[in-house]
Amino acid sequence: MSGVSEAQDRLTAGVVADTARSTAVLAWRAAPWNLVALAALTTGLAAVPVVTAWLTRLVLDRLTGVEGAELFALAAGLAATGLVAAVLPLLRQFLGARFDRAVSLRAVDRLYSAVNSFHGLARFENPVFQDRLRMARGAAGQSVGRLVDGGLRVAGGALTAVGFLTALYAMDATMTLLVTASAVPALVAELKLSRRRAHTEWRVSAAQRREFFYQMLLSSLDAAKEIRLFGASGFLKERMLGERRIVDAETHRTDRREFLTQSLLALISAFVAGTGLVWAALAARRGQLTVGEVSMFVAAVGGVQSALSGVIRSLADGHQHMLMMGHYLAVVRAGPDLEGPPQPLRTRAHLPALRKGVEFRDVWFRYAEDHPWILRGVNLFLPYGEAVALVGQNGAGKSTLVKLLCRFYDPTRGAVLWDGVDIRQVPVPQLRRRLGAVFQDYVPYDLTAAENIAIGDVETLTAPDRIREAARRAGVHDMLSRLPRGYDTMLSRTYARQAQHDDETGTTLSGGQWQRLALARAFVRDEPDLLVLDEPSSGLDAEAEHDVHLRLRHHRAHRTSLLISHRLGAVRDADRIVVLADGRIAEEGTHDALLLAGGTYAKLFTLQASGYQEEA
Ligand SMILES: Nc1ncnc2c1ncn2[C@@H]1O[C@H](COP(=O)(O)OP(=O)(O)OP(=O)(O)O)[C@@H](O)[C@H]1O
Repeated sequence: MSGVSEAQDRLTAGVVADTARSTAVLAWRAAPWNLVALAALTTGLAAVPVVTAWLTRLVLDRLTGVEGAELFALAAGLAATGLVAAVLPLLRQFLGARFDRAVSLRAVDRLYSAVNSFHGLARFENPVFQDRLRMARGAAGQSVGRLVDGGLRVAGGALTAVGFLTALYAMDATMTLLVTASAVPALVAELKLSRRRAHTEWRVSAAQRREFFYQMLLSSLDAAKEIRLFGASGFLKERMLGERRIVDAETHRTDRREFLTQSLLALISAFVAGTGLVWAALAARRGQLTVGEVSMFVAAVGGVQSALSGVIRSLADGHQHMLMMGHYLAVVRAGPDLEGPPQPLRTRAHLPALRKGVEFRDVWFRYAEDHPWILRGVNLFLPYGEAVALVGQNGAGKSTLVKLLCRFYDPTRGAVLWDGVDIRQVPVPQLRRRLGAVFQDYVPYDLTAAENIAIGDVETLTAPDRIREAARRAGVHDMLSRLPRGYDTMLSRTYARQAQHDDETGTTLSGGQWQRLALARAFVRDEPDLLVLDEPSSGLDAEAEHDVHLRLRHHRAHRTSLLISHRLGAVRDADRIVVLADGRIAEEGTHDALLLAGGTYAKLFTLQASGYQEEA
């Protein structure tokens, strides 16, 4: 979990500089010309209020006693500034939205490239990482754009404020100081508030994630049957609302503090503006200020305050988005989650085809340091060209062994060797190219039937013959051909293809049919060196199971394979049967040899066989 779980809730100067630099680079790469245009527009917009106030002052002071032509030129200039002021914000909004889309697309691309580069499962099982990922998704969606926009607004606001303050200073230095000083507490308070907002986000994220989980459960098709039948919907809804109440209470506390602080700040601002107005009116009466200067003064006080409060808001907003970006950067910079090959072996870009076999050498494994050992010194050899079956009680660690073989995790101790080479020394995608697998918890994708099979090897998306061949081997071709749109039928009742008409919302398959589809997904791969089958027939009826095992036997013949099954009748033909118990290999041999030995396998087999006989 390197680089993923460290605290991300403090912004030091170094963190701010690093985040700002990374965001600027991302924005520049995503939309350079758009960025330049936005910067130019922001500068123009910053100048507009100062120019307007200045021209208004000149027009008012020249209403009498100057040439009509000069007054006309000034008034026309003022009108033109009004036109610019009307159009520029709209143009900025339009370009800003385009810019946001471009940077967000790039940020999302980078984020999911990083996520896709995590080869193992441990990070996905870690709740802290899940929360961080959710924040990172939010950051990619809006924080990058908002940070750039905020940065430009800060620069623009500062420009406006400096322009007005210069004009104000020319009239009265004390007022200039007072107006500037009134902005300092607001700045500090807003920054504190934004930090608190970001903390709140982070603190409630676990509850939000749980709320989301209950929401999904309550509306998911998969869970709808059980929840309705067991009458569990009220219970789940209460749980969901409970999580929502936790989030609401926390958010309310932050909102209340925000309300109190901001009300106080608004009062301070209004007080400063009011005092200034009274002073200007009295000074004009004494003849110290002209009408034009009073108007300039009023505009400057209002202009500085609104520019500085804009700057403060942008800084505060930026502070929050910086913290969000911290999560984004933590994910995209997290680096590999599995140990990589040592430097000299990095050149081993291609894992050679299996020739001798795969060996588990004294493999120990537990899912985390505070979890119990699942495997305790497993020594197992899967010889090339042989079919090995792995059996054992629920929770014995069979699927765990398979997960180590596929490198979803690395052994805590010991090694898995591919023709004698530690699989940690090989790039993970190379290893996985050589594996074919059907998992116990295979995924029914809301895609078309053809796509559901092609997921096994996405290159076959454009090779329908290979998809059909795989379906034939899995015994599902006839059924798929009979679907309303054949292989192009959406296998989903929830998501319809947009190209399809509303009345063709797709169809869904039975559990056993899905299982055959999962089998076809494994078969679509070109000749995997090692076929891993974790309970490939558990959802099938007896006849279908028999049929699937015949097909598997045919497919596995002369190939290296590892089959996990609780149906001992299905594994009896394996070249070798291995019994896993208490995290170790307890027995190993052919079906006949194990029966003769009279151990665990013999006991289990006899038990299952007698069950069938009684049924018969
Ligand atoms: N991701 C995980 N995190 C923590 N513990 C896990 C995880 N996956 C499995 N376990 C634990 O590891 C043990 C072995 O699980 P595994 O799925 O490997 O057993 P199995 O032999 O395949 O069982 P079954 O026959 O029921 O499929 C179980 O006690 C399980 O609770």
